[in-house]
Amino acid sequence: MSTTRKHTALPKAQILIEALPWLTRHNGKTVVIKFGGNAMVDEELKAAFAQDVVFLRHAGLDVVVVHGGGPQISAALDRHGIVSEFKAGLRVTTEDAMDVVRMVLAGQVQRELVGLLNQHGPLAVGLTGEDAHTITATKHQPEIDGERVDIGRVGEITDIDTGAIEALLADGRIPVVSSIARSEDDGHVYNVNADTAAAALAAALGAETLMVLTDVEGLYEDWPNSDEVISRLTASQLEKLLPELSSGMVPKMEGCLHAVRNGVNTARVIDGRVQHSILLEIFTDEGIGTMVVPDAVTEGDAG
Ligand SMILES: Nc1ncnc2c1ncn2[C@@H]1O[C@H](COP(=O)(O)OP(=O)(O)O)[C@@H](O)[C@H]1O
Ligand SMILES: CC(=O)N[C@@H](CCC(=O)OP(=O)(O)O)C(=O)O
Repeated sequence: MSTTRKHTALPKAQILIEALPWLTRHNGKTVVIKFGGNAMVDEELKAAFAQDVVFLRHAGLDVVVVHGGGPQISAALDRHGIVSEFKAGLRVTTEDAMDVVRMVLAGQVQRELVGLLNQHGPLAVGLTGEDAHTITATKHQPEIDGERVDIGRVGEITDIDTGAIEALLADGRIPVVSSIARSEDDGHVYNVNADTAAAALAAALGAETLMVLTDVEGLYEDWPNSDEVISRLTASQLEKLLPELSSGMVPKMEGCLHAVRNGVNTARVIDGRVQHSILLEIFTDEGIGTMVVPDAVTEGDAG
């Protein structure tokens, strides 16, 4: 009986031991994980996301979660009868809309993720960029067709203070950050795209990895005509591609470029609809999605 039991358990031991080189490589490193609103499609996926994050924490990584909530904000604005539109990939955010954005991100989405993570122990602490000056911004005025456009209370990040996040990490916690910034100019707050916030935090923290979970397999080479995913590209290759990208991919890939140009070893866009995509990406050979690496890195250095 006991011999059979040992035998049947062997594949499990093999799976665990397969992760050893990755555990060694990532131990003590910081990973920033951005969980996009579009990837939060069902309860099971959200619970699996929380399990993966807690697993990484227990595997010795410092994990910071930055979350989005675009679809959830749009639904709440609808309910409040506030019309919203996107310009240059960013939500035009009036003062009234800003109240709703803050309520949904900090009061709803962040609370839900913190709750899911804390089912596994006293780990997650939620904050927004307002807390302890974590994210400071000034008014962002994107250029559209050569002209500066006013899109309301949308912020451009001017400063990151990693103090609060680092203190939480040192205390063994998992910071869960909502992409709202304090204003450098007035007493109000700004709406910041969550990909941009995650990338800025990853760079400021000197993270090893930025991982962006979304609702597609990665960066498609010729979207929407084909579903061929670009599995790996350098910062320079990505820079050339940027002008051709559209909609939600723009802040994501700009964020990945910013991260790898500012000390982050790899920035990855992966499919958040795949259960346990984070573990697949970090601990196995079967890396999924798109990986961006700095220019100097040659094949085999990152991963
Ligand atoms: N080249 C591309 N490859 C993949 N997706 C793309 C591309 N260009 C645009 N997209 C769009 O970007 C979307 C992801 O961005 P977004 O909707 O902002 O997601 P999230 O809520 O995860 O931030 C995809 O669902 C797809 O519609
Ligand atoms: C300025 C701006 O566009 N902010 C975003 C913030 C949330 C976000 O980025 O959510 P996803 O990651 O789910 O897209 C918004 O209002 O939708």
